[in-house]
Amino acid sequence: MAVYTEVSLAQAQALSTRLKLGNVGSLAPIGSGIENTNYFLSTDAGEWVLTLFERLSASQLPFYLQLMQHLARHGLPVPEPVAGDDGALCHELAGKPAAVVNRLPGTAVEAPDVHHVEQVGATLARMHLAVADFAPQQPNLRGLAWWQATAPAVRPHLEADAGALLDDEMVYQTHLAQSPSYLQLPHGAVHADLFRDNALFDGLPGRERLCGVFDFYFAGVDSFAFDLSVTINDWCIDDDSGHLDETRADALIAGYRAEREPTGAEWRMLPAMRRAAALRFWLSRLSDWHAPRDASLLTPKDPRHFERVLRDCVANPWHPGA
Ligand SMILES: Nc1ncnc2c1ncn2[C@@H]1O[C@H](COP(=O)(O)OP(=O)(O)O)[C@@H](O)[C@H]1O
Ligand SMILES: N[C@@H](CCOP(=O)(O)O)C(=O)O
Repeated sequence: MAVYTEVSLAQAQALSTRLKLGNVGSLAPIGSGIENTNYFLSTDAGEWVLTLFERLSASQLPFYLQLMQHLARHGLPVPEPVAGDDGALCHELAGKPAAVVNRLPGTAVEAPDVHHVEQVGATLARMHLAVADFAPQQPNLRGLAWWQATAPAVRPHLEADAGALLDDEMVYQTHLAQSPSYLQLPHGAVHADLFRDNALFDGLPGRERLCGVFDFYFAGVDSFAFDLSVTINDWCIDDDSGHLDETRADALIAGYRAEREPTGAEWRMLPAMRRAAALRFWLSRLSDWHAPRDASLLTPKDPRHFERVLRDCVANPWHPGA
């Protein structure tokens, strides 16, 4: 259940009035999601999602909300935050920072096929192109510095073989981050968490269209190759084994290339970036599992999945088209 802060109809109405969205017809808690309090909000002006941020502070939010606004205004299927009279996208409700975004249609796809992942690749590429003129800067707060701070905290909880894998990968990624090839990678504001549960599809079975990408609250400036790798590592993995499904991965890459051609450095670095992406989510899941930020607010996900994915990335580096 993802309602940590109760919002009354009167509170929602006050915010709706402030944002000129008219009378509130209904306010319904959203039962999925793990980070924030979310409500579906229906007003005279339309259908919205009201989010109260439980972890992020008001100072961190403008970057995420401005990125969503930027992408939506560039024609991407991204929810656009509603601005107040002063232009601010972040508001305050029940003592928490809050945002109201338009509600997107569709449902999440748990078992994607090539038809889904091709669209995901194309949309991701369009997002990478669209941030060329996005000025705000905020680093990926789940990047190398965070891995270096987190690895020692979770290390004591690991069995010997998992501990050795973590040690080796930290050494590898630390060196990699200083390599000329890494430094050549194109960077920009990226989603950095485009998992299956953060995208919505609409339409008849077999002909669904990707109509929504949301949950930008792990976004930050990082390499496009890292973002692509995060996406491949969720959409194109066999959940039972942690192995890459190359048919889906080829389709995702084909969709991506239809919109944006990766540079030579991006092609070369993709195997290493897939390792980085697997490490990032292995570490965050380990951290949530063993050293929760706030146990009462979090439903931890299984870290062993990304340990398996990382092992597979190391043992079977995948070069698209090879
Ligand atoms: N703009 C939106 N349009 C439609 N549904 C949304 C939108 N934003 C969030 N949701 C719904 O709310 C759920 C929780 O959102 P999410 O951002 O994943 O929460 P959390 O950040 O707490 O993990 C999603 O699974 C989705 O069903
Ligand atoms: N995608 C991450 C968890 C991020 O949480 P979200 O529900 O806000 O997307 C993972 O699977 O570990």
